[in-house]
Amino acid sequence: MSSQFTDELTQLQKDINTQKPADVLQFCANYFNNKLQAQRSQLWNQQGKANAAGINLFPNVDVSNPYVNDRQPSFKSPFSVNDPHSIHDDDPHSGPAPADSTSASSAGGIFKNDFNVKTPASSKADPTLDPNDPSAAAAASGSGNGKGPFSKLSSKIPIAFNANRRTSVSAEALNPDKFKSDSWRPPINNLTSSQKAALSKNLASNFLFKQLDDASKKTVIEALSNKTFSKDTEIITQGDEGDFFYVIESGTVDFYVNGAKVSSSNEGSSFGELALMYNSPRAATATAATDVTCWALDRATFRRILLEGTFNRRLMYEDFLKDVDVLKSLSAHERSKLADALSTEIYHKGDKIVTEGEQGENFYLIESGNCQVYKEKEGNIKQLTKGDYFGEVALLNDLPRQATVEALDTVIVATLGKSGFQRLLGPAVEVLRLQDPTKAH
Ligand SMILES: Nc1ncnc2c1ncn2[C@@H]1O[C@@H]2COP(=O)(O)O[C@H]2[C@H]1O
Ligand SMILES: Nc1ncnc2c1ncn2[C@@H]1O[C@@H]2COP(=O)(O)O[C@H]2[C@H]1O
Repeated sequence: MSSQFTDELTQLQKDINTQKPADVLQFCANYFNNKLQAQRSQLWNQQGKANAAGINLFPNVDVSNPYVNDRQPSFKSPFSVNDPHSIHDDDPHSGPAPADSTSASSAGGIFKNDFNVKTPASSKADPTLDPNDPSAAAAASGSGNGKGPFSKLSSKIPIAFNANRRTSVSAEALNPDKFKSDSWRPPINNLTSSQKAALSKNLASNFLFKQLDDASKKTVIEALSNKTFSKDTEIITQGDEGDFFYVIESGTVDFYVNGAKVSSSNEGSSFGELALMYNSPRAATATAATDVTCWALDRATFRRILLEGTFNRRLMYEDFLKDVDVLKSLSAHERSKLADALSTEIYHKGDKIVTEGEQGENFYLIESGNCQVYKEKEGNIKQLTKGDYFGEVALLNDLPRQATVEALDTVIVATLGKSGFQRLLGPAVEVLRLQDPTKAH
């Protein structure tokens, strides 16, 4: 038996033991499907590089500019011959199949579409399904939408897989105490004082650094090393193990998931945190879109310094956000972005958190406590509690606050400003609109 095969099974066994999925078969399908995606995506990226040198690794496929065309070749079914070079030659130029297509009769079978699944942000999410729950995808397969039993199932697989890996390791991430007794010392890179001053400024607004105390900031800055990447270099490859976390000093980095471009980042932004936080494979490929200079932080320093502060907060929010019904349509990645933008506010009994007629600046999620919603003319309307939200009506419709929300006891809310509301709630905005309490349903 090949060692790769036994390694895969051992890893799968471990993941099943820690995550105890409700639907084991679905979990296994997700597991192997994701592995395969990462491997195929890597091959496709290699082709991108080979292409620059005039070499075509897949002669049956037009690979002139894979990223601009936003497409990958469709490979044969992961459950038929597992040969990375066995590209579909039935229709190599067709690009991604529609997410709800059910071309199960072709060689790609029911999983063919999964290699073309876009990021959750761009797919229209089904708010009735929890993307973190593999069993939700399985349940959907029986929903009988007239397009065949696997249409929803196949579009959910990659989302579910990532989310599950991440929850499995958060227990480790949440336990920085175990780091404290060992002999680890952070690296010191002897930066000049002007470099340190520039870095301090560059990092000031970065979500990871801004909450560190001065001593931790100093340790991180000393540990950073400067790396330069010329245009088109792959800085991170999807599916690889995480080694460094990066902060961009100059230039632009593009991100690709399964070969499709999903976003770009510029100076002051950071990337490469997910694999280090969650001990998971790299979730995206990061490529230098211009010449790029980055500050790189090694994995050990990243985990030891940063997991003790900001990340606990992030993980705390993520745990809470997972249980908020209206956010169920967000992917794990969207939820972590949202978590980074939230801040906590505490109110006491009798405090008016928002006041009818005033201008609205924030959206609120109740972390704990109870609130009363009332209107001057109508009196009490309803009570809200943990996991409920309010303050969306003014932001969605550009109106003054339509009601007053008052704390009935000590209330802790996570707040999101107007710009974050528009930028980070993604598919949840549609759910908020549908549930607008001021509109008749
Ligand atoms: N849509 C995306 N999905 C996953 N990762 C992304 C995305 N956009 C940017 N990234 C970044 O790309 C990085 C790839 O490595 P990591 O998974 O460690 O961390 C990832 C994120 O920092
Ligand atoms: N029937 C209702 N009418 C108006 N606002 C309501 C009602 N029920 C709940 N609310 C919440 O109260 C909030 C007051 O501020 P917003 O108008 O921004 O958003 C409102 C809703 O989130």
